[in-house]
Formats: sequence, structure tokens, C-alpha cells
Amino acid sequence: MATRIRPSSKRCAVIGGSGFLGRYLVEQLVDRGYSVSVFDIRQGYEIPGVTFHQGDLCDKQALLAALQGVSLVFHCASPAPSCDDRSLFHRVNVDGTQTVLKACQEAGVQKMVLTSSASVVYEGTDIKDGKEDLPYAKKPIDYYTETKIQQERLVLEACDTEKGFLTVAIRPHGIFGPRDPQLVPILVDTARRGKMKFIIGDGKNLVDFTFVENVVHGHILAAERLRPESPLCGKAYHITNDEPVYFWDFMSQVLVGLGYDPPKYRLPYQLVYVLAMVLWLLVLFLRPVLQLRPTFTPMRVALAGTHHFYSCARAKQDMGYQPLVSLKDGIARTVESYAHLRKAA
Ligand SMILES: NC(=O)C1=CN([C@@H]2O[C@H](COP(=O)(O)OP(=O)(O)OC[C@H]3O[C@@H](n4cnc5c(N)ncnc54)[C@H](O)[C@@H]3O)[C@@H](O)[C@H]2O)C=CC1
Ligand SMILES: CC(C)=CCC[C@@H](C)[C@H]1CC[C@H]2C3=C(CC[C@]12C)[C@@]1(C)CCC(=O)C[C@@H]1CC3
Repeated sequence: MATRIRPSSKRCAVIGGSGFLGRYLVEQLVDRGYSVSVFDIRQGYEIPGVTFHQGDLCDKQALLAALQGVSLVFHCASPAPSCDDRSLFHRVNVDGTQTVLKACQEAGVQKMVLTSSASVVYEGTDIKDGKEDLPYAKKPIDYYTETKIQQERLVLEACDTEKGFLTVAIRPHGIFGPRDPQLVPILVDTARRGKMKFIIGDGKNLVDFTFVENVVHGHILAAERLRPESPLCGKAYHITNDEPVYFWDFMSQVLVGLGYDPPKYRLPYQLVYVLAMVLWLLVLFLRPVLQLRPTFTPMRVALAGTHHFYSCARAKQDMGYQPLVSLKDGIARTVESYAHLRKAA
């Protein structure tokens, strides 16, 4: 039998540590004196002192090798929401998370922090100041959300103070910042194709966008406050910038910062939603012969035209969370970092 290395409290692993959020988390953990192992299907960068383990989280043996001596695991791996592959989402987010839980328990890991998502309660209709006790979405807007719900349930149900395995879930919303591969690139691409001319709805729908360093701060606070007697055990926590902003103001600030025109013409929300639905059905119908990826999916139209902002009161109370970077500074730093995506003069 292989000998098990005794877990050290400052030794942690970040599953999904090569991704956008994962890399920020790794950098912050290193700065705070943790010794970090990254487990990911790809290796995106190198940092002195960080050990990389390349592998699929569905492979328990590969995970076990990376979890030797680790007492704390952050699980922030997931296929990208845009990939739209139901079986991949299920394999990684549900089956894979079950494998991660088994591997953690076998390796003697004591704490696990899951990156969930605030969208686990979102069904495409308004959420204003949503608390964590809202029920999970009965009709999730896409496969990504459907499997994030199942994943969160699995992880929170696995919390067992008797066995000494503690879990907590962080639910961020609309993460943005330098190096983000989704939000700014999608926005700029849409603008370059001349499709950022319209505001969907009245432009007054409030949404949370969260600067990546605040999301990291929430994760590390959760890990450090997660103890057998703490209220965090087996609970979910919203982590946002706590500054809801009009969706279209946020988009306009980023666009203008990068030299593009902001959208100005209004379109009725219901009309655009129905059109996106029709387009989506057409894409599904044509899928066997033609692979199309429309910009305007019903899910994106709903995100762009409804309110979806969440209360961080529980995180403030139980873990003393306060955002470290304001929305204004976060946007400024993000815009500055995307100089290569600026509109050519
Ligand atoms: N970006 C956002 O706005 C939000 C993200 N989240 C959650 O935050 C987490 C991190 O998201 P991002 O950093 O934005 O995504 P990302 O795509 O940049 O990072 C995900 C990482 O997971 C890795 N991965 C995927 N499948 C894997 C597998 N089978 N085995 C091992 N590694 C695998 C990828 O290689 C990637 O490095 C995800 O769980 C996501 O659901 C939640 C709310 C909002
Ligand atoms: C708050 C939150 C959950 C943000 C998540 C990020 C993405 C879902 C958005 C980032 C860029 C957004 C965007 C649109 C929808 C939502 C995003 C993809 C549109 C496609 C909505 C319709 C348009 O008019 C163009 C928009 C481009 C940017």
C-alpha cells in the first residue's frame, strides 16, 4: 500500500488552476504563503514553487497523485458555459465532481471550496437582491447551469463534520478582469461585427459584475473560516462586487474605454427574446447538416435584459467579506489590460 503523506494546513490544490479565476487564486495563495499544486487538463503558465499536474478530473488516480499531503482543495474547473455540450458538462461537472469528492476523502483532504455560480437560482426572469435561500432553478437556462446545480448539491451534501471533511460553495456572478477569456473578448467581437448597436429592453436592468480579485478574496476567506464549528459548513455564499450596475452601462463603459461606440437604439426585450428563440430552434433543426453559433441565444438575451443581482449579506456576516476592488477601479484595470483589443484609430 502506498504511504500517505500527512496533510499540512498550508498545502492546497487548485483544480482548474490553469483557468481565468484559477490562476488568480493560485497567485494570491502563493503570495499568502501557501504551497500550491495545480490540477488541470492544460498547463497555461508557470510560477516558481507551484507544481502542475496535468490530468482530467474524472481520473481518480491522477487526482490522488496531485492531492498527496494536501489539506485544502479549491475546485474551480468546468467546461466553458459557451461550449453547449450536454454530455461534457455532465461528465465533468457532475460525474467528475463525484470523483473529486472521492479522491479528496481517500487522500485525507480536510476542506473543499467549490466555485459554484449565482446562476444556480436564475431561470431567465428577474432576481433582485437574491439571497442564498432562493430555490435552485427548476428550469435552468442551459446545461451549464443544470450541471452547476447538481455539482453544488453534491459538494454541500458531502460536508461531514464527524468525518472531518468540510465543504463550502462560493457563488460568484459575472466575473471580469484582466486575462478574462469570455466577457471582454465576446463584447469586442460583437462590436467589431457591428452588432453592438442595440440596447435590449429599457436599459435599466441591474446586474452584478464581480472583479476577479474580489472573487478570489471570497474563496480564501471561506477556506480560512471553514471550521467544524463555523456556520460555513455545507453552505453556499454569494460573492459579488456588491454594486449592482445597469447591464448596458457596464457594457458601454467597457466599449467606450476601448474606443468603440456604445449601443444607443432600443429594442423591446420580448421581441428580441422571441427572435432568439426562433433562431435557436432553427440552429437545433439544422445541426445535423450545419454547425452555427449565433451571438443572440435566448440565454444571452435573458442575461442582457433582466435584473440579476444578489445579496452578499451572508458572506459579510459569516466570513467578514467586503469587496477589495470597486467596480470603477475594476473596469479601469480591465480596460487598460485589453490594449490589444482597442479599436484601431
Ligand atoms: N467566469 C464567470 O463569470 C463565472 C465563472 N464561474 C465558475 O468559476 C469557475 C472558473 O471559471 P473560469 O475561470 O471563468 O473558467 P475557465 O474556463 O477559465 O477555467 C476553467 C478551468 O477548468 C479546466 N478544466 C475543464 N475541464 C476539466 C477537466 N475535465 N479536468 C481538469 N480541468 C478541467 C480548464 O482547462 C480551465 O483551465 C467555473 O467553475 C465556473 O463555473 C461561476 C460564475 C461566473
Ligand atoms: C453578469 C453575467 C452573468 C455576465 C456573464 C458574461 C456573459 C454571459 C456576457 C458577457 C458579454 C455579454 C454579451 C451579451 C450577452 C451576455 C454576455 C455574453 C450579448 C450577446 C447580449 C446581446 C447583445 O446585444 C450583444 C451582447 C454582447 C455581450
